[in-house]
Amino acid sequence: MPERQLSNKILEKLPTMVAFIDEKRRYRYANKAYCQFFNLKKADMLERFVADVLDDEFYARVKVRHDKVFKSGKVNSFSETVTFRDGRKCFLDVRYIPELDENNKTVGLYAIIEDVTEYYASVDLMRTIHDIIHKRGRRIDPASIDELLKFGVDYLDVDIGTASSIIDGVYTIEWVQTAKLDLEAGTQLPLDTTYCSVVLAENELVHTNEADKDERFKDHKSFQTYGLQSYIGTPIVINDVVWGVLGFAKKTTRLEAFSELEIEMVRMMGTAVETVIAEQAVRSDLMRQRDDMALIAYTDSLTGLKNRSAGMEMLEQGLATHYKDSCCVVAVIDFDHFKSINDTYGHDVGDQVLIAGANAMNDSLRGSDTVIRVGGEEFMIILPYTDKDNASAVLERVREAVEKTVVTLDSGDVINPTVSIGATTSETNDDVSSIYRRADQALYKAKHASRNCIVWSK
Ligand SMILES: Nc1nc2c(ncn2[C@@H]2O[C@H](COP(=O)(O)OP(=O)(O)OP(=O)(O)O)[C@@H](O)[C@H]2O)c(=O)[nH]1
Repeated sequence: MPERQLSNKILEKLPTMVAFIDEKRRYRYANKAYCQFFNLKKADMLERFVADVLDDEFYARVKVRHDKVFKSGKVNSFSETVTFRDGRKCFLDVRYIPELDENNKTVGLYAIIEDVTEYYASVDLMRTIHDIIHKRGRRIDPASIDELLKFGVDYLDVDIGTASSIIDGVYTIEWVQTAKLDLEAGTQLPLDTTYCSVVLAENELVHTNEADKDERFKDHKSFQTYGLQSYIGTPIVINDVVWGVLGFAKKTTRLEAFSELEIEMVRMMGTAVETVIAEQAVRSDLMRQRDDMALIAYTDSLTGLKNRSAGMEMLEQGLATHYKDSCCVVAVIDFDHFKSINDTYGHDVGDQVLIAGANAMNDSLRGSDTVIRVGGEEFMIILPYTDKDNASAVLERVREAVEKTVVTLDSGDVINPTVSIGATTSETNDDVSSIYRRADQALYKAKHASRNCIVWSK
């Protein structure tokens, strides 16, 4: 094929719009892509003035550019937005290249135009998806998955969008957006009755616009049950493991099959959902760790009871707020002759006795009362919203519970610990040290009485 013929063929096949305009501003050449874009037949363009082909408003803009190239003899590149009468908007990358004669006079220009609408649309989509997930100043929020689904349902013109987990073969709809189907988050379905099983089988994005004609879908239980004709779904993968599927479906066939752009959009959405879920998992791990650390910081490691910090904080808050207008009782408890238990049987046995005694005390309290290990063999009990009469009965139960505790050693020896208790009721303007001091003074008296008894501060 001669070169001229070949280049002509290539020009006709190019998706890029190419035209040549002479100095009288007439079309001398326009390739197929150019004619198609302006919806004109080639015969209706060639030899016609540009001014007669384009509408007035558009030509007015183009003319300025043309004049510039003809005057300067230099290339002019720019981006242009064209809005058609039907509202369709196109983004064009335009390049005007002058044709110069031997005297460097511009005798025409080549218009080389790229339709970048799809590119701009995808940039726009990326921005929208990014904005939904990373709203400025907002933490990544699982609610943004609802927003993403809603956007997807509208954009794809489908009936339903879901983000579902598939954990141990159980399919659970975690997020759902639909105005047309009766489904809500938390719904569990057999996996083989959802198109997700197709996504899982293929392990990549799948889509169909005619499920009834698609081998992968037509015999599927989901098609037989719900008759969904259009579907697009992509796996959600977290840390290399498939977590679930993001899917969109429509009962009827869509006007057109899913476009490349729509497929890419669903892929991007899948990635966005992965980000949100992964972030959420990291955050709940951190929160769990924080809770665990708080628990450790406030727990006595030997007995599992609240420790001194937790107890004093609780008492302080209680006195400052809810115990203020109602009486509470604080009791300080100390094991009797504990040194001799340690000295006789060793520290480990002493620990065993402390644990058994702590359990006995804890078990004999009401739900509202709290026992705290203040340190060593000293404990405190806070009994809120109570008076001396009621608290006396409870503390007597505590004392007896310890007295009845039996720690039997491997040697056959038996230890029966006892405790002394000093107690006091709260007074107006009490703070932690004043109330604790009174209870401690009462304990001192109990130790100097018979031990294994309760003494109240007056
Ligand atoms: N096994 C064990 N012993 C502890 C712990 N904390 C404190 N002790 C011991 O508890 C004993 C307390 O002794 P003392 O304060 O003399 O009082 P006591 O022997 O109980 O005598 P009274 O309180 O007067 O009845 C000391 O020997 C401490 O070492 C602990 O966590 N484990």
